[in-house]
Amino acid sequence: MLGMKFFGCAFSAHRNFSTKITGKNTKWAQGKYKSGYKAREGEAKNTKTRERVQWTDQQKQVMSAISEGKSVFITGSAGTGKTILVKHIIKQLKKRHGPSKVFVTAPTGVAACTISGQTLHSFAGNSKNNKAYKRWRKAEALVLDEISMVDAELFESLDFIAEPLSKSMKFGLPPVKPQQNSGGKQFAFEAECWDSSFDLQVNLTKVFRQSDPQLIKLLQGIRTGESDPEDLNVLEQSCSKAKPDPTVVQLYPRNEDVNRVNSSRLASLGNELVVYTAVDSGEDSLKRQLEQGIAPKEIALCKDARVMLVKNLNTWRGLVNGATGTVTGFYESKDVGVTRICDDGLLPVVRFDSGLEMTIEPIHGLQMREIQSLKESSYLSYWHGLQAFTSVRA
Ligand SMILES: Nc1ncnc2c1ncn2[C@@H]1O[C@H](COP(=O)(O)OP(=O)(O)OP(=O)(O)O)[C@@H](O)[C@H]1O
Repeated sequence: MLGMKFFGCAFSAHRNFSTKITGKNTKWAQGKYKSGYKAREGEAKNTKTRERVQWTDQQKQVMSAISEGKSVFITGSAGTGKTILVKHIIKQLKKRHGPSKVFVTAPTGVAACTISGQTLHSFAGNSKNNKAYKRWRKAEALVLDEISMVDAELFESLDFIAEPLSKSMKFGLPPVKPQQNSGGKQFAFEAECWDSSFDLQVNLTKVFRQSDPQLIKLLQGIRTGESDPEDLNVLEQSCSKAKPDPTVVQLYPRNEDVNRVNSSRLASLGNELVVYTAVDSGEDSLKRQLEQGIAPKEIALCKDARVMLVKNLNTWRGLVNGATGTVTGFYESKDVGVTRICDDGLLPVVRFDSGLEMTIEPIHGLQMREIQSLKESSYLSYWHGLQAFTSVRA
């Protein structure tokens, strides 16, 4: 980003790549990483497994650049270790600067949740707002994940904001609108300031997740939009010819399609619908995040509807995010609070595929949508209409 270097590092995938970005201001970074960090470069803890990871030379190169205060863009195909590297770097950055000076962002709420961050707009501000200005001033490092979802115009705005950062400066970000291009440019990678924004761009090449070379080649071809017809043929041959099991989850790329399929399947059940409407409370910024999250504002359920939990309720009992089940009926709740989310005062009873049957109560928890205990999933579609449970917030 021109002179600003506000973006410390950037992990990314591009168009067909996915992106992650993490940043550090060169000016601020210089000299700050000299001790401690480098000594641990070659051997870092995998936060998930608590096992030691032997970083590749490329991963070490990224860590080293970050430690020198460089802005870095990281990309790479599936399973090349982008996420684990980003998480490690975030940890190191927070250790170095303190958690309040490292901002971890992603263009959408769902993507932000994945990295325990915030949306890019909630960090950068979408209006002329003093709080956003203070965040920019305070930031020592900015991590932007899934940069492929950021368009050229937005990227250029970020560059514009970050570059001068003068005290009197006013700024506001445009909304994320991938269809609106900056001079016909669609992706951040096409922004004029792209190359000058990063001191280092790394394409991680060692794939850890898959070992079958043909599968790796196939996945990489799909990612870059340059699939080898022979690979696609293999994929085609691998498709099952059997009639699809209607209870199997179906994936759709757009919410629009999911909603269409869900509605038609729900209608085909012919049972009376019970509607739940979310009640959100709390800070406005958090409420705005809810609008972008996976929990819908409204959900309709009926007996026999297939549903899915979208939040861990009780891991010990297998009630985890993704657990599926079927609505077997509704329980008339004595809790008057339930009428806030459902006029009929009914709570759904669900038999999970594990056999466990239970009433789903509204859940209260920070940053979650008060529900409505159930909600429609954004990307999954099920037999009989896909509904998913969601959690709730007080
Ligand atoms: N240097 C390494 N040594 C051993 N395992 C590694 C290393 N780097 C990453 N891995 C492992 O490879 C797997 C894939 O890593 P990761 O999820 O970070 O990839 P990714 O590039 O983010 O994938 P995707 O783009 O699909 O999200 C993980 O199990 C991770 O622990």
